[in-house]
Amino acid sequence: MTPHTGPSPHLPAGFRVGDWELGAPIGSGAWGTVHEARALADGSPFAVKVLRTDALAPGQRAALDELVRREVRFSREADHPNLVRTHAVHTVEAPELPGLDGAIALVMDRAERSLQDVLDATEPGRGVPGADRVLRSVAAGLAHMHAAGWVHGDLKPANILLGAEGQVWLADFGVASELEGTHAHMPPLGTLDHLPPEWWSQRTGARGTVVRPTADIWAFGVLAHQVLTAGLHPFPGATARARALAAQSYARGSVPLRLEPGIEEERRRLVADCLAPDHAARLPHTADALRARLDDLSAGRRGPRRAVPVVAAVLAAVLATAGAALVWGDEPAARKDGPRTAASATGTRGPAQGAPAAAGEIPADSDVPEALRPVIVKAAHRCTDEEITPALLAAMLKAESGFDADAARPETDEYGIAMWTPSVFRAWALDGDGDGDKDHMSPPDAITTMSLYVCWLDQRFKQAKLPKKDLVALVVAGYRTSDRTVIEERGVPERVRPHVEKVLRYLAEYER
Ligand SMILES: Nc1ncnc2c1ncn2[C@@H]1O[C@H](COP(=O)(O)OP(=O)(O)OP(=O)(O)O)[C@@H](O)[C@H]1O
Repeated sequence: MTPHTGPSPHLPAGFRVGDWELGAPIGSGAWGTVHEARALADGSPFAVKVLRTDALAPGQRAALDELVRREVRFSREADHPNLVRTHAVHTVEAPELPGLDGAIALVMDRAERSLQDVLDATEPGRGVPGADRVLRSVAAGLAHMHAAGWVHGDLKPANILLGAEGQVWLADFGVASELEGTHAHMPPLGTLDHLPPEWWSQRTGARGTVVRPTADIWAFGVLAHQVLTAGLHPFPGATARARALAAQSYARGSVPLRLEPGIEEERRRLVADCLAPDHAARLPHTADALRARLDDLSAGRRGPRRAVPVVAAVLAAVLATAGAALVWGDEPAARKDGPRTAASATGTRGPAQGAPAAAGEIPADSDVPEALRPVIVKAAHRCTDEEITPALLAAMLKAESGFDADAARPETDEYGIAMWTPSVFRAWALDGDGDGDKDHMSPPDAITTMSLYVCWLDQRFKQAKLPKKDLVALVVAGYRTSDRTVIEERGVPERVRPHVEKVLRYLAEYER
């Protein structure tokens, strides 16, 4: 939606907005004009973005209000040196200036230029000066946003601002969306050149399009390629639409990824990881993991970090089983030491009849259906975090559905052996049985995806420094609620306590 056409009137230099005085306009975007500004108190530099509200259709006014609400709320919640800060919001009072009276003014940190300006001024084919530092800063800002539960949704060079003292700020949070569990909703804005391929096959619902942090990771991959080549897009095409079609052909497997050969190998690999063809394959490459890799590259440390790709190992193994093409598949699937590895190495069967079950394994005389055991064992062993064991998955499945593949709870929109809500399943789905389809009613698909999801929850809770001794209970609670709910409550939410206790009882029986 483009709210205005034609040149916008500007507020005059010297105009006061709260405790700030405006200077010359810096530039204009779809929603308004950005001005230089100074604090009246000490003359320190700021920028003020003036968003016109006149001549907006009611729907556009609502969209603008929502944009401002997000921008301000985000700025309040996610304070970080790599995120531009909105210091104040004012309503412009200028009855003598029709078109600007009632406009909304956002007072922000002042940048010198945008990353797009730098790309435009650099000869294509070479990295922009300080490329690594810029990328590290962007990854750090993004990691902070994601950890705070937000998706940026419009990451591109024009939205990276560079300050006079070398600051690198992510900006333009008008489209930023708050995560609800695994995904967020954003209005259908975004920029064609940086949208992930899966975006094109999604329908826009009443609340907008579903976005996940992995959409930002794709955009980061495009941006990193641009920064490392001074502006070249990783997909060929003379127009943004042609490039988007090329990205979709690549994601369908019709054409390989062809990155600029001039990019140094480790950085090419990092870009390729970000441009993994689908959400699930991109999942291991979190913004924080990318930041750490960029730190290593800048410090001259090469090769994959051992500690980072835990979920990568999960996905590498699971997707390799399913025959999926993985851009990042050269990472060996890490395994836990000890008896669990031995069990999986012997064809993922449970322990021999009569032998005591190893810790976390499913005992031979348990009520877990024979046919499900290899699936559960294999799925659990994909996760390298020690809390996620076959016994835990079995206990969860028993509590969720009583191992009934056709279980259904339509009133809460939960179906199948792992009681997936179909829309949430789609955000994580893995093809556990390798039949080319990801189906929440297929036990191998549902259980493999459950293992991936609880593995991720476990890591989220560790990152959030929740007590280690409670992790199993918290993961079970997270599966019934969301990572965010559990982190906010820093414990098992009261409403799911009976369910969690039931799972822990079953688990204790399997581990007896
Ligand atoms: N805080 C800031 N400090 C300095 N310049 C800024 C700041 N914020 C934006 N700008 C510059 O002002 C101009 C207009 O920015 P604005 O965010 O309104 O639009 P845009 O990002 O170019 O486009 P759109 O918002 O329509 O996608 C751009 O050149 C941008 O680089």
